[in-house]
Amino acid sequence: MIDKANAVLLAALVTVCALYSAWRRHAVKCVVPLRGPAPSSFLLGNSPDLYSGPHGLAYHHTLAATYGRAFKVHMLAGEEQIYLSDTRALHHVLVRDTHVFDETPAMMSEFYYCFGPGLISVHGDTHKKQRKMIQPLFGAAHMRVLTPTFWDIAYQARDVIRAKVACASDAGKAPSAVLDLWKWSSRAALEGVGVGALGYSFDALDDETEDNAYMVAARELPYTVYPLRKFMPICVWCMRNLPVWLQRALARVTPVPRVQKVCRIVETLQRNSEALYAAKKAALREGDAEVAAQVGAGNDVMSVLMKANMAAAANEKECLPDDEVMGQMNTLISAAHDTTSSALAHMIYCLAQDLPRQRRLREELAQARSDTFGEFDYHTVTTLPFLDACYRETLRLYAPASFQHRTATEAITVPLSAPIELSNGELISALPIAKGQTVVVAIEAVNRDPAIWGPDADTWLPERWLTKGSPASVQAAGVPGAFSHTLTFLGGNRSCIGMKFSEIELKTILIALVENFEFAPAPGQEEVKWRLSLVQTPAQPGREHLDEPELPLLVTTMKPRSVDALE
Ligand code: HEM
Repeated sequence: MIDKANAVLLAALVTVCALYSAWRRHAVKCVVPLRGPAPSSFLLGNSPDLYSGPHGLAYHHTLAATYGRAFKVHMLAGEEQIYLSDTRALHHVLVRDTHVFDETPAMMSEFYYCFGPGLISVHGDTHKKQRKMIQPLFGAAHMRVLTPTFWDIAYQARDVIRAKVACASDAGKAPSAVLDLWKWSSRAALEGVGVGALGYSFDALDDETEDNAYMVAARELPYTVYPLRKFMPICVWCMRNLPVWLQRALARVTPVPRVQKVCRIVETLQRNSEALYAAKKAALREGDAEVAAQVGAGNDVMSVLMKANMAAAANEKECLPDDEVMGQMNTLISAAHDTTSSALAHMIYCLAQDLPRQRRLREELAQARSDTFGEFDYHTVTTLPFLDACYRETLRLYAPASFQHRTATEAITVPLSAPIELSNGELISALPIAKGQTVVVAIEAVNRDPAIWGPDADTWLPERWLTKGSPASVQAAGVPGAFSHTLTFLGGNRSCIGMKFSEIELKTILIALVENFEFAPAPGQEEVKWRLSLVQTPAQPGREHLDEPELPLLVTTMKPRSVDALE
């Protein structure tokens, strides 16, 4: 065992070595003189601005508008990355040349440290094998089975909000109150992934129950870990060069409160996932009746995966080891929770800003209720046209994850859709990328490119999805994305596996809320700032520096229009 003083000394030494080594080994430069912003910090390059919570989003928008679809940005210790929104080049990065472009070592290390060997933190054959086993569980057939589960969660969200509004309203007046809709979006999203993916209830929509440690850890991880990203190369160096026991010991004694907090969160997630995994395994051994008695009635993704895995136990090629199955639990909580919270909060926020469209959506739902005489099934949830238009438009304009990274494992040249001008005035129509160079996949820049989406690309306009067929510019762009010509769920072999899951979850919750409440800006708190984090999160002006997001909105309970809206 090392004592605390020595460990701190060792941590300082390792940091210096890591920085020096990063400087020497990781300072990858662009092959050609790309244009781009000057570094804002000698040591950190542009990363303080690129990762800034309060002004990061605006900075990204300005960069894309100023430097076009391929330019360089400076990172820690002189590294140069390529910021890319050219769709032809991105097709190569995400789809065609995936044997060259891998997840960046920095992200993989972060994910591996936090979640273990789940889908998001493994690569190569392990990733292929995991994806083959897990993908079918997120397909339309299984989402049909899970639709009633999502309705339960949607109604729980409706009930808790209704109770909160009633409690805060003045007697004799219409039930109306200012509520923090981030809190309820985040809790509904957590309960969705808990019950639908893990077969576990966080009791996140039960306001009477005290928050349990598992729920708090899942909620706090994304925004606690994000500000550390600009120092990620140091962590990568440690992960590559030090044994795991020393990494853990160093992390625990690093005198940075945020690092300490991340350690505690990760330990809590791991402890609880292990207990949940053990309980599920025991239930599976007991047989179907025991599984059906659990939360989610055995329909949740993990139960189905574990059952298939146990059945395939004899065949090593078809079966995942325990640590990889367990790795999926933390991966799913994290990948699903913050992204879905951000999307749901943004959808409610957009509707609150636009009462006419909110009313139009409510009309569509009322009409559909009277046409279908009851609860909407999977087909209805996925095909209501205006609901679908609002969903697509929100995810286009406000992609929860604004950008991702890929790193070239060998030197490669990718073609560009249109020539770009280098800083020396030369034009190039193919972009050389150095071995080890990281590409910033500029999701938001593609989703908002005026050359693709038109001059109103920055406007929330659900109607753009109601016309038959996409505009010629959208078709011609060839966006290599899995969802509606956007990069919101990325594309290729590492695109989001939970795309359909999030669609059903988000739409059912939105239906239950819009049928029962009117949302409007909160008086005196009309302005909301959206910040950059692992996903976009809302804050009140002047409070952007606070970790915890907040979205105050005025919520008015509507008189029920039909028996169905009452359930
Ligand atoms: C609006 C909601 C969501 C958005 C915008 C979103 C977006 C994304 C993006 C951009 C990626 C690629 C990450 C990368 O390459 O590093 C991704 C991957 C992933 N997502 Fe989602 N996601 C959402 C919801 C969900 C849900 C609900 C689940 C599961 C229940 C999920 C599970 C995953 C997993 C497991 C991966 C890793 C896939 C792989 O590496 O093969 N996501 N997601």
